Amino acid sequence: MLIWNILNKYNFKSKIYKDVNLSHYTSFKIGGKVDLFIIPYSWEELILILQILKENNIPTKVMGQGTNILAPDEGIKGAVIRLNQNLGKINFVDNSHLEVESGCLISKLISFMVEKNMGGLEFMMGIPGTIGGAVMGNAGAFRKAIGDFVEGVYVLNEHFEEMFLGKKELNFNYRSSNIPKDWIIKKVLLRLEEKPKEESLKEIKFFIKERSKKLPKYPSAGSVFKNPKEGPAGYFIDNLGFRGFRIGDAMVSYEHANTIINVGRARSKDVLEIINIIKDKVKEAYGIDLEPEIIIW
Ligand SMILES: NC(=O)C1=CN([C@@H]2O[C@H](COP(=O)(O)OP(=O)(O)OC[C@H]3O[C@@H](n4cnc5c(N)ncnc54)[C@H](OP(=O)(O)O)[C@@H]3O)[C@@H](O)[C@H]2O)C=CC1
Ligand SMILES: C=C(O[C@H]1[C@H](O)[C@@H](CO)O[C@H](OP(=O)(O)OP(=O)(O)OC[C@H]2O[C@@H](n3ccc(=O)[nH]c3=O)[C@H](O)[C@@H]2O)[C@@H]1NC(C)=O)C(=O)O
Repeated sequence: MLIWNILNKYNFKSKIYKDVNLSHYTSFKIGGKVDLFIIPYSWEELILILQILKENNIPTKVMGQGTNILAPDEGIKGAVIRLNQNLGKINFVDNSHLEVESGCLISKLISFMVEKNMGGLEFMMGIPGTIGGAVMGNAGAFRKAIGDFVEGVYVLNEHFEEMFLGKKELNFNYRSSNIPKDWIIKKVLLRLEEKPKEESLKEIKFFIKERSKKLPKYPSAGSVFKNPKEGPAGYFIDNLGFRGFRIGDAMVSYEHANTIINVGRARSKDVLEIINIIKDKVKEAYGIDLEPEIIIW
């Protein structure tokens, strides 16, 4: 592979692997091989790697913790870049502001916030994934969303130049942001509140308890569909008797009808088939067009 030789000439500290099974890096445990799997060591190296990939016409995708992705069984041509804790530093700005690099896990961010006697993100405790993935899709729970706390976002645009998007340029809606899909979130400026540690810990305990009631015991990617304006997707899917509906090793969870689980060696094809059947049946019964919340690669 020519590109492999080219990248290796640079002696990057970033990890560059060949033919990696995406099933090892997605919470669904689904996905075939990608030609190149890259874990950047620093932003400087990431930008250089992105430039090299672009010059060589290598299609490139970005992921965080892989908790919201359905990757294809046949794999992906090109490169997947995984942003992890190497690019996940947290910078304390003042008593109510934190600057967080996109590879930071939500759990780590919440621990840091609590230690600094700050609060606001308690509702996100237990949500897997990175802050980058969360901001891109305006992740949320319990009627709150991360976008409510974002003061600004530092991004790399399509030319890999750094830009700052302030509150006025940002637009967060239910499970969506207006950050272009081909941009990379580098860093997020969050506005939090001053809050005693004990108060945050009490709230966190509550949210963990609530979440655990519906947590599937098998690999999944959380909610499969966005909630339509008519009500929770899970309610409509459940009403049609889909709990336990199975194709291959993909199955609608008994715990929550808007979650599909991998009970063994499920394929992306099986999950997509269930998604399409549910979409058709919900449309037929209720006239509602369900839209996937998971990102289908
Ligand atoms: N509420 C819940 O219980 C759950 C919520 N989620 C949410 O989904 C989020 C997924 O996070 P994570 O697992 O890290 O993400 P993923 O690795 O699942 O990536 C999902 C998509 O986010 C985009 N993305 C991720 N990181 C970046 C970045 N730094 N810059 C630009 N785009 C990025 C990519 O979109 P593209 O391919 O379009 O470029 C990617 O395909 C979590 O933060 C979580 O909040 C997930 C599961 C359950
Ligand atoms: C899991 C995710 O996020 C979740 C988040 O954890 C929870 C907690 O607040 O709220 C959303 O789920 P949700 O709307 O299904 O919330 P739930 O409280 O579980 O369900 C809402 C209602 O749907 C009904 N319901 C749900 C599931 C089911 O099988 N049957 C059913 O009838 C119940 O009446 C329930 O009261 C997010 N999902 C979306 C698509 O917005 C995710 O994004 O991956």
